[in-house]
Amino acid sequence: MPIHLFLASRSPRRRELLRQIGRSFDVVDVDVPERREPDESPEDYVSRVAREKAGAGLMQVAAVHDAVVIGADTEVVLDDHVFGKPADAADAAAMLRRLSGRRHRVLSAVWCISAGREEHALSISTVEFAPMSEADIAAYIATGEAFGKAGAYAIQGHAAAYISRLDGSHSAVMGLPLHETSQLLRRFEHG
Ligand SMILES: Cc1cn([C@H]2C[C@H](O)[C@@H](COP(=O)(O)OP(=O)(O)OP(=O)(O)O)O2)c(=O)[nH]c1=O
Repeated sequence: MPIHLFLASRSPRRRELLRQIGRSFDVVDVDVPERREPDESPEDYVSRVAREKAGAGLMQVAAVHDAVVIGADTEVVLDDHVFGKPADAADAAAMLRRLSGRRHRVLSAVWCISAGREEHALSISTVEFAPMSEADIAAYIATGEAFGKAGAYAIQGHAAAYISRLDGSHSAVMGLPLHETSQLLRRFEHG
């Protein structure tokens, strides 16, 4: 079945990633509040937000009969603390100090939603950071790369210098688990 694919995202990384696997798509702009409920697990939280993004996107393209909308969310999790995008430089530095010299998890959820169907997946990766000195953290923040990124770092950028190990999916850490996304879309295309 042919589908008309939409990506409900403001993230340039997600566009780049979806293009990487040869998908053509249109972008819909969504603004979903990202607030974890008091008793919500990090896994439920990231999945709920991704679903809300896809759902909000679908509302905008409801007139397109074969529309399938992708929504995704990525969060960095350390000791059950969820690190979203830093509010400012001080927040970014605080996140990086906590990630320094430790392993954390990156949860990346993707939902694909059409008028009659919903499919979803959750990718969990473990990322190990080498120790970062105060000077390293200051220099990293000065690159500007920390802003707009969950956990205040970008695996696809300068932060790669500090990532000593990745168990999981590089694309998922960057914002969209490409293998899982591709599998989900095939389900829409093949019935
Ligand atoms: C950990 C990590 C995150 N990120 C980015 C991916 C996401 O854009 C961002 C996580 O924030 P999200 O809230 O998942 O996404 P977003 O607000 O940027 O975009 P959307 O409109 O789709 O809601 O962090 C990287 O680019 N590299 C990394 O290594």
